[in-house]
Amino acid sequence: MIGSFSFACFICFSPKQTISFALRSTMVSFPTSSSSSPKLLFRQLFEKESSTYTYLLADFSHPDKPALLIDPVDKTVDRDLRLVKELGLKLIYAMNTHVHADHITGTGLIKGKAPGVKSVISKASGSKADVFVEPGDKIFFGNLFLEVRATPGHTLGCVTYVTGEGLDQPQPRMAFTGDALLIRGCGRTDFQGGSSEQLYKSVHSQIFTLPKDTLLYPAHDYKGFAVTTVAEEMLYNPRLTKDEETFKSIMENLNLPKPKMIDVAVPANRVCGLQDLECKAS
Ligand SMILES: N[C@@H](CCC(=O)N[C@@H](CSS)C(=O)NCC(=O)O)C(=O)O
Repeated sequence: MIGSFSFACFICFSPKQTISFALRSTMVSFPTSSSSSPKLLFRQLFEKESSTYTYLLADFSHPDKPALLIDPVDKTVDRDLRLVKELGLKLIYAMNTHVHADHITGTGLIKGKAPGVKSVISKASGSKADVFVEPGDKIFFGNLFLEVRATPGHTLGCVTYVTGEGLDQPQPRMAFTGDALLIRGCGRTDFQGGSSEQLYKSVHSQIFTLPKDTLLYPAHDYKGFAVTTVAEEMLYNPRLTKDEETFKSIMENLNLPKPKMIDVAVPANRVCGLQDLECKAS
């Protein structure tokens, strides 16, 4: 099991000549000359009890340093907000990829501790939030943006957030896949409106069609991995490389125990993690 940690990078991108180096398993490009192009600040953060990854992204070259958190966990909200403060960022969104069944989201707590932050979830999730996103929507933070792609199957309302396309956006692209695609795996499809058929189709049409070098960041990892790519998963994912019928049979025979917190987490996460309080708009 990995302990709580974060690792980080700045990703600069511009049409100018770039140099590359390896950061763990991630290739990151830096321009060789200074530039006023948007600069992505990126942190991958870990919550060890549920093996959940939270992601912090910010436009560090914008005067306000606007930032967002993807899939924050209630237990690590104070750590995450401390980091946001230390880095001088202005947190504007606390987003979920879906209604989690194994932990309580930190979005409600964040709204209480950092007024002005807006919670975000897909409209299809049927949950409360300040902002409801749909496939094709763009979520701007400064001059950077995330695109919303529908990746149902683990739950009906699962979405993947993908960094924008274009020379003024991070290269390679990055996709935050929630529980749709895990590294060498995928989310289970046996509860919360899950469907192996939907998962297979949505991953193949919405994730595997991204450029092959797109970096894939899941909401969980149970084996010590941090990041993968479209190319890697299309070659080595032991479930999603199979034909659809074999995939369905694999998913029907996973026989995983129910997540320990499911009965508490799902109702709480439908109201931003605050089961007894309204998730009020700011
Ligand atoms: N043991 C954990 C739950 C583990 C689990 O079911 N993980 C989910 C994602 S969180 S709902 C999953 O989809 N796993 C797929 C797999 O192949 O492991 C707990 O009790 O919380």
